[in-house]
Amino acid sequence: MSQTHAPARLVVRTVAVDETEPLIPRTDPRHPLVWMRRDEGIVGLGEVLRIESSGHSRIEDAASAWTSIAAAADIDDRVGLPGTGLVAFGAFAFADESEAMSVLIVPELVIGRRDGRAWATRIGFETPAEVTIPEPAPKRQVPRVTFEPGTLPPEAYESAVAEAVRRIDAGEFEKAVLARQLVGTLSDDAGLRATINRLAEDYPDTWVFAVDGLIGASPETLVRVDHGTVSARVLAGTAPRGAGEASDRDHAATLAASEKNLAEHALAVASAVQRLEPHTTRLDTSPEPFTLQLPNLWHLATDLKGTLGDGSNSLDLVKAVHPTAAVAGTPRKIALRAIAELEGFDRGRYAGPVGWVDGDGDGEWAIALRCAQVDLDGTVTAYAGCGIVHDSVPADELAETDMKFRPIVEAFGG
Ligand SMILES: C=C(O[C@@H]1C=C(C(=O)O)C=C[C@H]1O)C(=O)O
Repeated sequence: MSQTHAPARLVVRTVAVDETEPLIPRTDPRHPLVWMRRDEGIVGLGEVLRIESSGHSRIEDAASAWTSIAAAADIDDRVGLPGTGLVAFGAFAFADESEAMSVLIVPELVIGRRDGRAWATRIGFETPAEVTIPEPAPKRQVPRVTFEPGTLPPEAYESAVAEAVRRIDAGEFEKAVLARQLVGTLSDDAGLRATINRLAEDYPDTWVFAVDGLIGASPETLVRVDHGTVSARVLAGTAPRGAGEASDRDHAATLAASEKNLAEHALAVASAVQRLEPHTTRLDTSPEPFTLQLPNLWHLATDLKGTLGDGSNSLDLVKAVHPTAAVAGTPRKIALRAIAELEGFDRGRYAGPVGWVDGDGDGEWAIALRCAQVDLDGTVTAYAGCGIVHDSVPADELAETDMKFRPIVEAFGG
């Protein structure tokens, strides 16, 4: 693990301001830091501190570095809402073996809005000067990125799904999530703001995020911690939207009654409950999976809500639950081995935790889905995957990845 600065004492000042709307057009077009849902959230500008970690202990290492930085910080927070005070944006690699760095980034300026209130937070090594909130940039067209299949092209993806089904039928494991990539190039002059804006406009009910080039709109809450309470939303089981109202309702009803999807969903819920329960004094799950409507598809969803009993912070819980069966499989270890073997590429931060943590350890983390990693050389790698169980049909799973690619591909003009 490395840090660009010694963990000196950060000085943090949050003040209420009149207005921060619109947030996304005020971010840095090349290095945007964004966490938004339904027009609320935070964006970060500049970078005061970066904590990098990798390997098996990447989440604990980041958590312990963060705890010492937060403990030493001088924080004056006049607003006191989730996302005020000291904040780091974070993105973690999916796999222990990944080449991708995991990061926590502390911006120089955070601006946000929530519950009708707006604020600005200055973070530095000295008492900060007055805050100046950048003006919103004029709206631009989304860039035009042409995507091509990556390492696992469509036919190879179908073969990988068929092989996973064979292994499931041979009793090796119950479920594994297999993903594929699309790769494109972003031109030099194109920034990322229009893409993020498009995601936020088209998918307002998802977590729209941008952290260190990882851009996306995830419907799946990995874990949220707020003053001793914990919540999560487990998704697994997917169906297309119908063309008309009646057919759309039919698709949702079929999904809610589908044994294949219910079985896949139950595995994901069981893994989340099993991992969170030891940290809670109480943990409730919504009684039946409900159908969650998104513009591109239907998901089966279960919400979890609980009370923390052991003082865990959001990063401790991220560590406890990642990777869930919604993005890895069951049993976890065997599924992870099958994924590495059958996908044959590094997932990077796709399907990893993405979100933010504050000075008390509270925070909001999603699973990085419906996303792409934009590298400094302009390479854009998008990812989408599906849970494979014993009755999965390769062509259907391939079609499902196309539905899941839609948000990010369209946001890049593809
Ligand atoms: C793996 C992805 O999505 C996950 C897999 C799902 C499924 O197989 O039904 C549903 C939601 C997500 O938990 C993805 O979007 O890439």
